Amino acid sequence: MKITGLTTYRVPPRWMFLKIETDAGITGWGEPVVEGRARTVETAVHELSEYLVGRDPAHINDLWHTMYRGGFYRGGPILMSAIAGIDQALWDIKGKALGVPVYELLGGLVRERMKTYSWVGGDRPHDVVDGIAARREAGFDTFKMNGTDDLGMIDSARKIAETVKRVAHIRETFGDAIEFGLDFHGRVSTPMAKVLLRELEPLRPLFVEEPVLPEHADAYRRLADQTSIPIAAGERMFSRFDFRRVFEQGGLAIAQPDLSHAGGITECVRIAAMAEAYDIALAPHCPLGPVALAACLQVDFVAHNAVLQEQSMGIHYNRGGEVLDYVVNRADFAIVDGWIKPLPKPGLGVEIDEARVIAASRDAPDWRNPVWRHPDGSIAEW
Ligand SMILES: O=C(O)C(=O)C[C@@H](O)[C@H](O)CO
Ligand SMILES: [Mg+2]
Repeated sequence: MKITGLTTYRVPPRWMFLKIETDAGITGWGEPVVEGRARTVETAVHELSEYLVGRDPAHINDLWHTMYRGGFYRGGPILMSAIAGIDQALWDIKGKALGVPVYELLGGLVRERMKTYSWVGGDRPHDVVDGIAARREAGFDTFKMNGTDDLGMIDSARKIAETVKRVAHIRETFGDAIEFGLDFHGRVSTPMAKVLLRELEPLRPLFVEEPVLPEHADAYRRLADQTSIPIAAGERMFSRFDFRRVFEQGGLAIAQPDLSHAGGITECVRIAAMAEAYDIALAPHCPLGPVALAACLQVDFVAHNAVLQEQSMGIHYNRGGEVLDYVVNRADFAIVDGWIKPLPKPGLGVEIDEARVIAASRDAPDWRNPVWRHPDGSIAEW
């Protein structure tokens, strides 16, 4: 079998799908995208296609190393997201050619179902209690929200109190009937993270995500030494080499690689195994579309340390498009009481509605995250 072509489709809300075609008529789908930089990743995918067209798609490992090592420069969000989406599509082709889901090619199931969580609130966390109540109606009992609004490097007791009060209200309302992670989203400096973790400790969040910017990952160890709240991160780490540095310095309790940013299934399976060796749980990051989610689930069902899966149904970013808008097999993605079953179909297990994708790509968005500024006019972390 030979790869004959790669086609990219940028679609609402902010995703990109990749179709890899072969001379055997088997097509594989991937989701290479960095949110807000879809066009950049699109260019990278088509540059990398020079290594792929004419090659046998079954040679995933050699193609992965050729894409990663062949161009001298490596790593980072753009190249690793391009490789990720291509890798997903290659695994999709291999599974379809052999008539089995990818998890069978990776040694088979380690669990019968996977726990998922639902986002509530928005960029600036608000109405989180109403959001939780609404999503509990859908059967979820585990949630994630932004932990803070924008925050200064050294901010006021009042701003800290706002966060603590919001989280306390959640616990007062729902008690221990629910769990929730707080995503600090890199908005919080190390000094403020120390203050917030101390104040939030009694409210027992399930985890705090990106407590500081990934550039300050060396602080995770110090922060973990002062709190029992599990620290989670990984959406802005792009290879096993990025994760190794963080694993070795300590402090991380939950690794959150993104299957569309960290080199795809081939790389994230390696990251999962590395994490397990450090007694670190796996909770793949996935605020994206159905192909990314399917790729996450293929890893979740073969990784012993997978504990929680993000999915973007109802997330505040999904304006103009939802996770299941582009799939034919919606029922396979059924989430019952927060749990999802393995995707049984060959390959990634997602059947893409190509006509819908093509139609949606004609009005391709150019989503950008907002640029926030502090009251003094300086740039604030979004
Ligand atoms: O889902 C998460 O945990 C996020 O932090 C969302 C963030 O990754 C946005 O997708 C960036 O545009
Ligand atoms: Mg996050």
